[in-house]
Amino acid sequence: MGDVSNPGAPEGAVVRMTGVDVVRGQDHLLRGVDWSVEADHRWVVLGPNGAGKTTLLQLAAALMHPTRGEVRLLGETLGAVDVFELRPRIGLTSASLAQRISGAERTGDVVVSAGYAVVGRWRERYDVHDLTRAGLLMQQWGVAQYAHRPFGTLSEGERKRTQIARALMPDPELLLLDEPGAGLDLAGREDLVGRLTDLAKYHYAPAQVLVTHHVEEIPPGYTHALLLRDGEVVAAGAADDVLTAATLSDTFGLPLSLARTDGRFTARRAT
Ligand SMILES: Nc1ncnc2c1ncn2[C@@H]1O[C@H](COP(=O)(O)OP(=O)(O)OP(=O)(O)O)[C@@H](O)[C@H]1O
Repeated sequence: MGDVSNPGAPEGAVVRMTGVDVVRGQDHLLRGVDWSVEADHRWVVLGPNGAGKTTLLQLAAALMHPTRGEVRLLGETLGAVDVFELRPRIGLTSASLAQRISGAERTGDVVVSAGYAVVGRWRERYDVHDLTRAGLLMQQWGVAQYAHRPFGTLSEGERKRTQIARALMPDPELLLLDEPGAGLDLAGREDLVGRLTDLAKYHYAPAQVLVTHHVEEIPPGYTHALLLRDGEVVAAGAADDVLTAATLSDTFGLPLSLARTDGRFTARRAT
């Protein structure tokens, strides 16, 4: 059933993982993962280093296949679909993608070239619609003034916002953000959380999945949370149910206290 509260939402889950294992050698990177993301969901995925968060996102981005189990993305089953047709429907930001962007690339070209699934604009021509959309996205993400600057001259926060504008360029049905707050100073983090909060509220925005280590980076309005530890799901479901001191302590392996003010979380070691 489509969500009646979101008439733009497609029928069915955007992501559906059933009994998913990812195994490399003797190591289980993910084990027995069941997860379902609907079009109007905004998920945060939390877990310590090495928990399997990036692996989970790589499956959701159609960049990896499961060893066992089933992954359905946008109504298609991985293994039975041409991933090159699926990937343009999914926006992804990650440190490894950012490393592939040349520092010499014009920031405006970094954004507009996403519509053509390339990094950089060489050999490509763009139509007025694409250039207009890229300009609007760059305004929304506060990087329009850097359109002519080389990407490598931007600050970390400006680069992060440029990557999100790029990920949104093809109007994806699913937006995956792998640690967008990493490396940002306090002002940069707060700016990013504010913009992600606005995006989360936007009725026609894609389904969103945000990976982070820090509860402070969860935008208010995120609806669901998945906690991972050692490749296994500790808890998954409505954010209000899942984000508790007990589940976070279990996930991170130390006693934590959790506070929530105006929709924002803070966590610290319990005394
Ligand atoms: N090809 C591989 N072969 C064996 N182990 C791997 C491989 N790729 C990743 N791993 C391991 O899988 C585990 C999960 O990695 P992953 O990057 O998904 O974790 P993560 O939760 O994103 O970690 P971080 O928070 O540090 O980014 C890690 O222990 C990593 O070393």
